[in-house]
Amino acid sequence: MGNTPRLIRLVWSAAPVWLSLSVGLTLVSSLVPVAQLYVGKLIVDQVVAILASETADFTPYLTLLVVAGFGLLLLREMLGQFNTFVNRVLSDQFLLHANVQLLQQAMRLDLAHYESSEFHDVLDRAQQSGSNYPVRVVELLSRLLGSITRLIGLLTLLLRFSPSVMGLLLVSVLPTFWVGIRYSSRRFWMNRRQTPSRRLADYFYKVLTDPKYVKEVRLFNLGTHMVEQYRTIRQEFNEESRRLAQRQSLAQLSIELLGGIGFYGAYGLVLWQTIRGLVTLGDLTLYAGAFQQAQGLIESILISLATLYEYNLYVSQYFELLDIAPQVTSPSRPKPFPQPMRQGLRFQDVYFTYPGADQPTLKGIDLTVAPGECIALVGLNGSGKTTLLKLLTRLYDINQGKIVIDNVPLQQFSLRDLRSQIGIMFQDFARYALNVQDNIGFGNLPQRQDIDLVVQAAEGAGATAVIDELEQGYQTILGKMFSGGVDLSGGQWQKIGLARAFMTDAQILILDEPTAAVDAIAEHDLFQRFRQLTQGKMTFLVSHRFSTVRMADRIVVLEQGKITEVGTHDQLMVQQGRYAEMFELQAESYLGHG
Ligand SMILES: Nc1ncnc2c1ncn2[C@@H]1O[C@H](COP(=O)(O)OP(=O)(O)OP(=O)(O)O)[C@@H](O)[C@H]1O
Repeated sequence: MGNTPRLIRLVWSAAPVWLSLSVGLTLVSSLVPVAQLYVGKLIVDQVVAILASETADFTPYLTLLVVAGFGLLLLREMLGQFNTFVNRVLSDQFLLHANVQLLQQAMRLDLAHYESSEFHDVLDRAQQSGSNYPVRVVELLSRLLGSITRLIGLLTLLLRFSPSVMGLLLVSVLPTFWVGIRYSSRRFWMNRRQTPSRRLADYFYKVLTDPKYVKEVRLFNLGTHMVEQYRTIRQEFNEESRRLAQRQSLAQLSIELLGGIGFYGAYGLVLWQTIRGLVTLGDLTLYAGAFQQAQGLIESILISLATLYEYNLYVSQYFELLDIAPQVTSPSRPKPFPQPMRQGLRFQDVYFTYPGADQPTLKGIDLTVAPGECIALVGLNGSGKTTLLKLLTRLYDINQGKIVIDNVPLQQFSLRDLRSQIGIMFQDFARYALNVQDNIGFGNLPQRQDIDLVVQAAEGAGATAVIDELEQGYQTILGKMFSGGVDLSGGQWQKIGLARAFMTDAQILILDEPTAAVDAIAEHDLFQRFRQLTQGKMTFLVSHRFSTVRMADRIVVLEQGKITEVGTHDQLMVQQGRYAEMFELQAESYLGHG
């Protein structure tokens, strides 16, 4: 139950007024049924008294009691409806708050988290739990509070009979509590155990319904196979759940019997007291009502406690995500990013190993880059080019060595400041299912409404011809996810992605395979404008196309995580090393020699 106070604080911060209203209403409305019972008893006693008298007629007192009963009924209905309304608003507001918290945390976490399957288990569980359980706990707590208040009222009435009645009451409901707790936690652990398989089933589900996979799933005939995999996993879950539910029902049935015995035992006791004239007939009706209600209430309180225990386990999964601390963080007192850079950037003996990997991906990287210089990174697949750029953007932090800008280590800048100084286009750039203006403007969020700037970036990336073809120009929704969306070809998308990188006035530009998907003419165009586009910017260019690589001031060759050659195109050709070998191979295949 340890998460309950924290959860209440969270609800309080989401909607303090609605929470107070809900608690107040619950307290008041739970006492009304107790008053109703008491009025009922007074009515019966009054009727018995009238029957024993000579007049045998409605007395003003009896009329008043009936009116009071009716008033209580109305009050109960009104309070009930108002409470339902308040709880609806409260849970909507809280759900939004809880989800925003989850998203904000997801945003703060490191890229490395997203590359670990354990993290995805935690995230999945938090999403499943976070979207439901915190609100359920709040509703349950409110119900619990109401039930306890009502029970206190009822017990006050019942104490008039005898303490043994109370004893019978407790004995008859405790087993229900025990069964509730036992099966709640079993269900929770079952669900938790199932997380990795459930994620696999969800993955098949996603592949079968995601437009990205539609083509391959059909052409390779993967559909039936994947549906079968999905069905098998889900069926196993259903089977496990059925077995648990069966055992729970049996246990529940046997303890219901106990409850019945408790009620009738106590009923017999009070009947005996009535016959002996120890209590009135009104008391007997009060007792029957109050005992049955109290029994139901205690049972429901205990079940609620068991459920609260279960829900708390789920809520703990939500907090488990919120409690993960990001490793890549801003310093508490960041240094301002140099404007402009003077000495430039330096990698000093940098080593980096991916979390969970046993070999370092980068080993002893030393490189100095002047402001405004354009560097091309060249190397075979997996040699570490993209990794180097991920370190520069602090998507990961290095394990050893230093990366400094104007002699200040990257970690001493705020993440926001550093990243706003880097314009970037990754190989696997994002394709937002939003309009063209947003797709480009996201490269510089504060200026994304400045259409002139967006058009300028599009021109730089050679994307204007693509956009001009679109019926609604910059307002056209891209992708097929939303109504009216238009999909683009791979190369066209790449031009949009490139335009996004050109949106900023950042001092550093990173282009990872900017022309991999564009046609030769577009690449040539870009080549013509490249100098002008990157003027004054420190630029990193990763490419397997040597026509693109030649645009750089210096070329850095990476092999198995180490820098093996650095120089201009001409210098490296003279050296006749790895670069010259790769360049000649590509040239040969183009020219058809060899
Ligand atoms: N997120 C990751 N977790 C673990 N290892 C990774 C991760 N990303 C890359 N690697 C490993 O690091 C090495 C370098 O990858 P990197 O993406 O930097 O290569 P690259 O030179 O950019 O390759 P390419 O030319 O194919 O883009 C590879 O061996 C790869 O397996």
